[in-house]
Amino acid sequence: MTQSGAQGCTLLLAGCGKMGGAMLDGWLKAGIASSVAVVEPSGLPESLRGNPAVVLVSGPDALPAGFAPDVVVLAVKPQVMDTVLPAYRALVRPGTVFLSVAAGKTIASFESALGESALGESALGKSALGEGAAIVRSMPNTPAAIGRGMTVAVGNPVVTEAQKALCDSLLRAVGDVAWVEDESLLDPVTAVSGSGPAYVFLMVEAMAKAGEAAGLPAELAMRLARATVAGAGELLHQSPTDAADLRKAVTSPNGTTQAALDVLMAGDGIQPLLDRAVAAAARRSRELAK
Ligand SMILES: NC(=O)C1=CN([C@@H]2O[C@H](COP(=O)(O)OP(=O)(O)OC[C@H]3O[C@@H](n4cnc5c(N)ncnc54)[C@H](O)[C@@H]3O)[C@@H](O)[C@H]2O)C=CC1
Ligand SMILES: O=C(O)[C@@H]1CCC=N1
Repeated sequence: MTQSGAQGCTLLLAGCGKMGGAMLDGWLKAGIASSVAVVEPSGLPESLRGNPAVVLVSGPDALPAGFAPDVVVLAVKPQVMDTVLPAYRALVRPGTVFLSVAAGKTIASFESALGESALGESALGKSALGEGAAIVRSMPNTPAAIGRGMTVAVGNPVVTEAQKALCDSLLRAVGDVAWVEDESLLDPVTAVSGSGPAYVFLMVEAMAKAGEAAGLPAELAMRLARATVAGAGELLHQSPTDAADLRKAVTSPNGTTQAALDVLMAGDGIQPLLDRAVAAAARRSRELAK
């Protein structure tokens, strides 16, 4: 895990809710970012209060003197992003990259909302400002809170190699990262890995309910479902074997697993359901762009 690019960087986090908070937790656990300002109307989460590296500010116009963020992480809901962004225009400068985690919001929408800062143009001149805001659109997921996130990212042409490396090291500090060139992939990415943890948690809930229906006490059923999904996930994580072969290794010919899989895989099995679920999420991601 390479963290050197982000070690000691200054961060401004807009929105410290479930996703922004999960990433910030991960960065603080990884010892990344020397100084973090947080804009969060609900205040800092309990876990961050009293942390000397973190300061709560009322907005991007209320940063501590001399605080020039290397990275502005945009982690508010897509529905409020357009009203939130104008206040951040003054932070557009060559040294700052904007890293969005919002579902659906396109790079073009950030370019349009952030534009170029008046301060940047007068203080640095147009050529120093470059072509506008450096923007990375990314889609992480909440396992980032324990360093096991999966993020896919794409940058606009203004993003420098150093800024890409900085964002990469931040995202890598909380899990795995894949960079893509084609921004349209972010919609299906959101549908698979961004929303995906919820599908797995739903599976745990359903397995526990099925265990109860089969006669297990509720608490034991949930404990078994939770431990089984966590253990299977860890095995997938640590093993080079692909998922289908790991499945086959559990399945004794004519055994118990075979009996269950005959039900789960009857006809086209659960594939059409997942196809529809992922397509619906990708469609919603595209709608959120509007
Ligand atoms: N929750 C998840 O699993 C994932 C969420 N995302 C994205 O992360 C973003 C945030 O989502 P969640 O954390 O789930 O929602 P959330 O509602 O938990 O967090 C959003 C936070 O933004 C704060 N906020 C509202 N107005 C603000 C303003 N003007 N300035 C600063 N903060 C403000 C809210 O108080 C709230 O704490 C969304 O754009 C979502 O698409 C991306 C990947 C996964
Ligand atoms: O449900 C959502 O819209 C967000 C984006 C991916 C996960 N949560």
